[in-house]
Amino acid sequence: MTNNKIIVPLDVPDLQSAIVLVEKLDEVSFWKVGLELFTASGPQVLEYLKCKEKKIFLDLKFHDIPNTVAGACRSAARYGVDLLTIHAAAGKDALKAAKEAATEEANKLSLQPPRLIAISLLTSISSRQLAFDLKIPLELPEYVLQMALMAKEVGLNGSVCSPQEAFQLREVCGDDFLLVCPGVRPTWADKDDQKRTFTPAQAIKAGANYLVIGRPITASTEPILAWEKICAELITTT
Ligand SMILES: O=C(O)c1cc(=O)[nH]c(=O)n1[C@@H]1O[C@H](COP(=O)(O)O)[C@@H](O)[C@H]1O
Repeated sequence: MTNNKIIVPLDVPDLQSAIVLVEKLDEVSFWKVGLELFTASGPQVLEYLKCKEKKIFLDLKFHDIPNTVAGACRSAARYGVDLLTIHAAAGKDALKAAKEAATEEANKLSLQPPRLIAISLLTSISSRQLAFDLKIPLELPEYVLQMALMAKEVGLNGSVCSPQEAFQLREVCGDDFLLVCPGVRPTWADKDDQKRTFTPAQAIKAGANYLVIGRPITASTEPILAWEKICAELITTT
């Protein structure tokens, strides 16, 4: 069963484990490479996924000064990945510099520029943590909206948000703004460290373009079955 709206993260410790998962879940067309695997394998995993004709979300969550994130985005653009992340909290100048650098480098190499999306607020953060740990004096939905609007203003392609904020962001930011939602949990799955969750069907109904779903599939004893169950739920409920 296929579903091109689900991105599965390769949150595994090495290239060999990634290969095992990709071979097992043959139906998955969009994979995410994050900090754990990229730190271990470097670009080798990207080459492997390209050979398999998979789409790639390179989730390195850049968060640094403008000059540094620009350099990182220039390097990432050379891999010809589909999606790339930066933290909105790096600020407007950093987002702008990142976008310009990624686009310029990809154009120079005649590659499609990666769609650069800003993390609004990690889905592992609750309203309480936002207020008491991060000391942000805004309601959580308002903070997420402001981060997304800042990303949109400087020309980023979209935002990573929890599905709980997707409806509001879709209304305000418009149909062209990409909404990528982790924090997605079927009713039968554990929430793990995710704080702001919706089910896959709720997330799609709220306006998400892509759902990032990891452990409910990858940590399952039957990953193929879990994948198929989620795909079937989406077909029957959306
Ligand atoms: O950028 C992300 O993909 C991301 C942002 C965010 O706010 N929350 C979040 O969980 N993620 C990623 O989405 C994936 C979620 O995995 P599971 O919680 O296993 O479904 C992980 O790879 C996280 O790194």
